[in-house]
Amino acid sequence: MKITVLGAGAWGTAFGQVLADAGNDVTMWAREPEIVQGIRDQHHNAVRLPSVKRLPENMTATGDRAEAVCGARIVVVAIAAQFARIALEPFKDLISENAIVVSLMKGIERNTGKRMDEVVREALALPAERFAAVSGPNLSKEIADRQPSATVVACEDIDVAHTVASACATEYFKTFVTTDVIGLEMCGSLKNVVALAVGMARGAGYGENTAAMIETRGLAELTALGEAAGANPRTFAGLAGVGDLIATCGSPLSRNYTFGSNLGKGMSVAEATAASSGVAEGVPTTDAVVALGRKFGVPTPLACAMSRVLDEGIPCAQMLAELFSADISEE
Ligand SMILES: NC(=O)C1=CN([C@@H]2O[C@H](COP(=O)(O)OP(=O)(O)OC[C@H]3O[C@@H](n4cnc5c(N)ncnc54)[C@H](OP(=O)(O)O)[C@@H]3O)[C@@H](O)[C@H]2O)C=CC1
Ligand SMILES: O=C(CO)COP(=O)(O)O
Repeated sequence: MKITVLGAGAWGTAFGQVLADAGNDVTMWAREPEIVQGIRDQHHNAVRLPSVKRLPENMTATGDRAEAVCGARIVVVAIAAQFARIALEPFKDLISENAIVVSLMKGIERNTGKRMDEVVREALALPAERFAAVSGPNLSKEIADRQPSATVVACEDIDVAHTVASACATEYFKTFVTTDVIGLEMCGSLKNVVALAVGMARGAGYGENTAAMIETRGLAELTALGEAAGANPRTFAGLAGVGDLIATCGSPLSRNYTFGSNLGKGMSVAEATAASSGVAEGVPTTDAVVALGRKFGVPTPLACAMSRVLDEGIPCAQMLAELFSADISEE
């Protein structure tokens, strides 16, 4: 089937290759003519995914919105989360009314506190049964190398989740399904804040114990916030939760981890932003998580501490100290 991917960033392009490997005809939409021309004519995305020397033959690209989505049964959105709403609005009347829209994005919209399922559905006036989210331990470069990996597809309609999961299943890319859209969205977005903190601790020179402490407390924080938002707590123990936390917090391939690591080594936020190879979604999402915590009455010490790092420049030792209150409490 024809599947269109909006956004030819690192993950959009790697996921496009997964879809092509699964036998679909894939059209990438990108705004830069250089990227469009590279994918269409040379089967290469030199800007965002240079490690793949030749993308599959059944993968092409266009910069024309109407041409991109015409006839697409599935439209995948892989745009930096803070720009998803504005980028999607021009597609509202172009996407077929039977098409399923799938989000790969992991972030919370900063000025509204909305998850990407909410943003995408609002921007495209989409009913719940036509929206799916894909999230898991999916570092794009490893999947572009076709290393064995797995992900989770969430849709309120489990049959639609199965349709999407079948469309992107390959020998190296295993897919699972769930109806817990909120849980999947919260896992993917909030683990980026944890990865910033772990990266910062690593960059500052701390070892395994410190990393494990931040990851475990971070998991407790994102599970509590997710549950308050309506998620199934079991989702947080799965691939999209603890699985993604392990991958993202343990790899320099993660932009969030690397951003944090650069802060830990002494870079300013502006310097770490300039050094980043792609969007570090945890940066704008951190304040949104703090606001969600306030809204739901859930303590978010990790997000609050990272917010002070990003907004006030507090050092790593202070960030770590702020994870815990002075009192001893039950775990
Ligand atoms: N990389 C990874 O390993 C994974 C990433 N994700 C998530 O997927 C999403 C995309 O990530 P990824 O592809 O890696 O990010 P990149 O930083 O590589 O690319 C970001 C994409 O967003 C596009 N974009 C930014 N602003 C706009 C705009 N105003 N209008 C249209 N397009 C815009 C960029 O286009 P342009 O090139 O023109 O700037 C680019 O295609 C993120 O939410 C990320 O968290 C999820 C799983 C894995
Ligand atoms: O979400 C990811 C892996 O699952 C990618 O993480 P980064 O966005 O930090 O690179």
